[in-house]
Amino acid sequence: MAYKPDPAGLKLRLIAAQRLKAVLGGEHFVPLSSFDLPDGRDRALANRLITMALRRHGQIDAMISELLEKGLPPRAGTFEAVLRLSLVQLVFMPELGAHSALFLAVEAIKRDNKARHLSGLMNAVLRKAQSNSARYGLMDDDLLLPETVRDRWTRAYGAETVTQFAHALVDGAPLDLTLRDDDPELVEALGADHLLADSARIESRDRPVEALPGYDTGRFWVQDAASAIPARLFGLPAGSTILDLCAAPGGKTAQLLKAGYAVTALDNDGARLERLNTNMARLGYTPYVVEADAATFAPGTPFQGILLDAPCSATGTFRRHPEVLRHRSAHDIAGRVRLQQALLTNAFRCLEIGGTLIYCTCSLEPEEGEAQVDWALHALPGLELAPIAPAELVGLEQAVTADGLVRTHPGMNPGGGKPGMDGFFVARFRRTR
Ligand SMILES: C[S@@+](CC[C@H](N)C(=O)[O-])C[C@H]1O[C@@H](n2cnc3c(N)ncnc32)[C@H](O)[C@@H]1O
Repeated sequence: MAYKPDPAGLKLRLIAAQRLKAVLGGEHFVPLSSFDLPDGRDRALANRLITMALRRHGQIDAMISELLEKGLPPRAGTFEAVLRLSLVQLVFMPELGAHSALFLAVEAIKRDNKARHLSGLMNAVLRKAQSNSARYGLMDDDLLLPETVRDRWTRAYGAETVTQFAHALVDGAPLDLTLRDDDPELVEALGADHLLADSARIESRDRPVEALPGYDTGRFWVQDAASAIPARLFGLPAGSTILDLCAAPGGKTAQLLKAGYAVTALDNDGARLERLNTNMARLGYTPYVVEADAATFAPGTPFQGILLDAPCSATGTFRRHPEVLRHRSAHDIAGRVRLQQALLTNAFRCLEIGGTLIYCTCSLEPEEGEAQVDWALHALPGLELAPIAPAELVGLEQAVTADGLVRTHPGMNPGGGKPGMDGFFVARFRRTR
């Protein structure tokens, strides 16, 4: 029998479906790399399809419940992932062509032992979706955020701001960088805009980060404008000793080293510390690196400053990781809250009297931010708030609260440009005794 090559575009769809299936099953979304799909254009398209399917998940749920009266078939391999990718293409990426969405979906299903008996169903469902695609394209933005998340954030931020979050989910995130040096020529070569302090933003790019000018020579690192705020707030003299608890992969470590501090970078994850070491080598920085548990680490000499970028729900990163919206339960958040309290307690122990502690999380949950400040002020006598002044955050004064805390969210516009930054919380404390 003559060899029949796979139809063009099928391989990328099969790989995209496997990756989306893993994310639907609870894994963190890691974009496909050149190992997964060597062709750059295929890879870009596959990653776009997966991200769009994750961003539009709530709207696709509504389509699926209308299209499949009996719901999704159970134990059906990649059926759900292929269906979601195809619906997103049909409804939201019409430029790719409806025919290819239908044809490739059916071909992909035929190649999956667990789903091939459903190829007829896939065909029928997508044909029905095609005839409704104009209506589906106008689906309510309220469907974008899961109801529990929308309610929770409406209580914390108000309905208008939460609508901005929904738009930010669809728009995604630009690429923010922190610059190693004051380097206007590099900013221009990158096609970037200056944001706040030493942050710059690339709105759209045509190549991977590693291929951008200045990457190889360590002239910048990738860091969201919000994530770059906490490390700038120490205000200690150069040479001060700073313990960066929970340091990997090192975005904030690099900032602290840039500011001239003597930095100890600690993390309990060896693989992530490897990444930190690689990143620091590229940038030409040399922190003292420790693999240890931040809840029990006991230094010989207390530090003058401590940065606790605590593990959290990471719901503030939903523009780049839309899956966090569905993966984080109230139970998970409660677990992170307890861990953050254990880490805050030990951070206090590791801090010298008169020293500065900065606590931050990339979370939009008040339990992991504002409520932890209340907890720390009660549970750790000798810790007091060192309020952050709006003048310390030029270009983003709106993020400083009346209590001197910093709360950023995706509806804010750093430097007065287009809105969009991660949700972050920052508090600064001083140890008085
Ligand atoms: C939010 S990330 C840190 C990001 C980092 N500060 C940066 O700016 O690149 C949280 C880190 O906490 C680490 N971590 C979690 N639990 C820890 C623990 N008990 N002790 C030390 N590190 C921990 C994780 O391995 C992860 O690298």
